[in-house]
This record gives sequence, C-alpha cells and structure tokens, in this order.
Amino acid sequence: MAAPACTTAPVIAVDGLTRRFGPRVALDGVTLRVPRGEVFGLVGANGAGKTTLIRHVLGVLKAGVGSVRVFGRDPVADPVGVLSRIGYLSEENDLPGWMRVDELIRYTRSFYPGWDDAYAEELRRAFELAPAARIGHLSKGQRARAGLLIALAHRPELIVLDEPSSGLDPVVRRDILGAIIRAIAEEGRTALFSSHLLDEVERVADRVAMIDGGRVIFSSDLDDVKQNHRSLTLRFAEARTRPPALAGVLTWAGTGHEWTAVYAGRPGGLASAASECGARIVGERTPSLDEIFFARVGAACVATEEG
Ligand SMILES: Nc1ncnc2c1ncn2[C@@H]1O[C@H](COP(=O)(O)OP(=O)(O)OP(=O)(O)O)[C@@H](O)[C@H]1O
Repeated sequence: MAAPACTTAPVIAVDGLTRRFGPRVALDGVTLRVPRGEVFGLVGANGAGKTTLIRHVLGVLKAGVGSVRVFGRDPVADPVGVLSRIGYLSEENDLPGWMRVDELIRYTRSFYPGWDDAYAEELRRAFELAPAARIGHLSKGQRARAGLLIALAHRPELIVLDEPSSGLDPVVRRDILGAIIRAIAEEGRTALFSSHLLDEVERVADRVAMIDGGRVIFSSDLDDVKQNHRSLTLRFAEARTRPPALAGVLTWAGTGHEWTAVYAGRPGGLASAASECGARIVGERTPSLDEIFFARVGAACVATEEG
C-alpha cells in the first residue's frame, strides 16, 4: 500500500469550507489536502459531515464560504473537466434497477473515453456479477460491487467512495477494499473514501482526517498517527476518584489505583509527569485507530465546552 512520494500539488484542496443547511452547520471551517497517489480516509460518525464534504468535492454543492479545488479546478465551474477524472461510488449506490449488468457497463462506458474493457471484465468476474442479471434484482452487496465496477473501470485519477462498506458483510468489505487498493496502486492514482468503520480505514488508508460535528478534529499520515499516540496504564500509590490533569492526555478510563490514558505526544513524555503525581506506568501499547478517534472526539468536546 506504499504510496509514491508526493511532491506535486494536492489532488483535492479544501480551504475554510463552511456549509449550513438552515440553522444546522454541516461543515465548519474545513481545511484539508488530499495528496496525489494516496488513500485518504475520511472518518466520522453518522451525520459528521462526510457526505456533505464529498458532495462539495464532486461539485454537487457550491462552496459558499471557503473554497474547494479538485485537480486545481473549481468542480462547480468546471464539472466536465473535474468529473471526467473521478470515479464515484455513492452511499446510496443509486443505480438504475431496470438495467442489466452488461447494459449498465455499456451505458457507463459511453461516457468515458478512458474506459478499460479488460479491466471492467476482470472486475465483473472478480465480483461474480452475471452479465444478464437485472440491477434491481441484485442484493445490496452485489449492487455495491456493480457500483464499484463502474466507478473503477475508466481508471479515474481520483476515486471517491462514500461509505463503500455500508451495510455489507465482512467478505464483501474485503473485496471492495481489495479493489480500492488495486485501483490506487496504479501509479499516481488517488482514493478518497469515507467510513465510520475505523478498522477498515486503519487497514487501507495512508492518511486520515477525523471529522466530528462538521469540523476536522485531526488529520495526519496514518503511520504518524500510530507513532504519536500511546495507550498507557498508570498505577497510582493512592486510589483516586478522578484522574489528574496531565499534558498530552486526551482521555482517561479507570477507577481507584489504575487508570488508562490515551496520550498524544512524544514517546516517554508521560513518564516524568506520572511519577510526579505518584504513579508508575504498568502498561503501554499502541492504541487502535478506533481508540484514538474516540479519544480525539472526547478531547475536542471538552475543548469546545471549555472554550
Ligand atoms: N440536504 C440537507 N438538508 C438538511 N440537512 C442536511 C442535508 N444534508 C446533510 N444535512 C445534515 O448535515 C449534517 C451532515 O450530514 P452528512 O450526510 O454530511 O453526514 P455524514 O458524515 O455523511 O453521515 P452519514 O454517514 O450518516 O451520511 C447532518 O446533520 C445532516 O442531517
């Protein structure tokens, strides 16, 4: 999954994007960069703003406050220039139910000069889609595979997948992710996908942005995320009813003598602070992306309440 070194302009550049639906703020000052050749995971709970952000990237929604550039272009002003280079799988996966699989492939093919017949056929076989099957009669998982096939087969420079695994069984999930990896492994290809399944993002992404309440609360290279967070269990000499406030600790869980912290900072940074308050570290490990996400969301909520 190693991405090529990225020195070129980002494929997606979002700056200060705010979107309101009536009184509801769906995106709040979002700024992010999706570098070329990387797999970028957008993670957040339902309603966090992932789909709204993707709809701006596709030019379906126009940036009122802030700006969105894809391949350096405004996707609203230049939809053909941008969308012809994107493969998109929507969360709803709204394909025409009356078409057969082979008709869907022929129909979609006509829009894309770069359509790769051999690759489309390879995907059709890998996804076990019968050419004569009616889309409307396919299972949800099969429809997702068909949607993914037509998103991938024109070999787009950028593939955008909104919750590709939503509602699918683990085997299909792996099929879908395998296909994503194949698509992006082609030189210089970029993938942006949203998910609330943190284990899935952890498996495939090079970079993640965590979104909560319309804000990007954290965005980083995945290896850096893992390196810069530790889960540390502290044993205190005295039993405590609440944990101490220690710099770098995002969240605490525990009771009495033992408390576990998700900590962001340099390795070993918590040790001296712990000993100053009569504790020693009795356990240490790398937290999962899931733990980091919830720690970050929790810390962001506390900061908002205090701010
Ligand atoms: N067209 C719309 N009209 C009104 N509110 C909207 C609209 N689209 C999104 N929202 C609201 O904006 C917020 C962000 O929604 P969005 O669909 O972007 O979240 P999401 O992270 O993609 O969640 P999900 O995975 O559930 O789709 C939510 O509170 C949602 O109800």
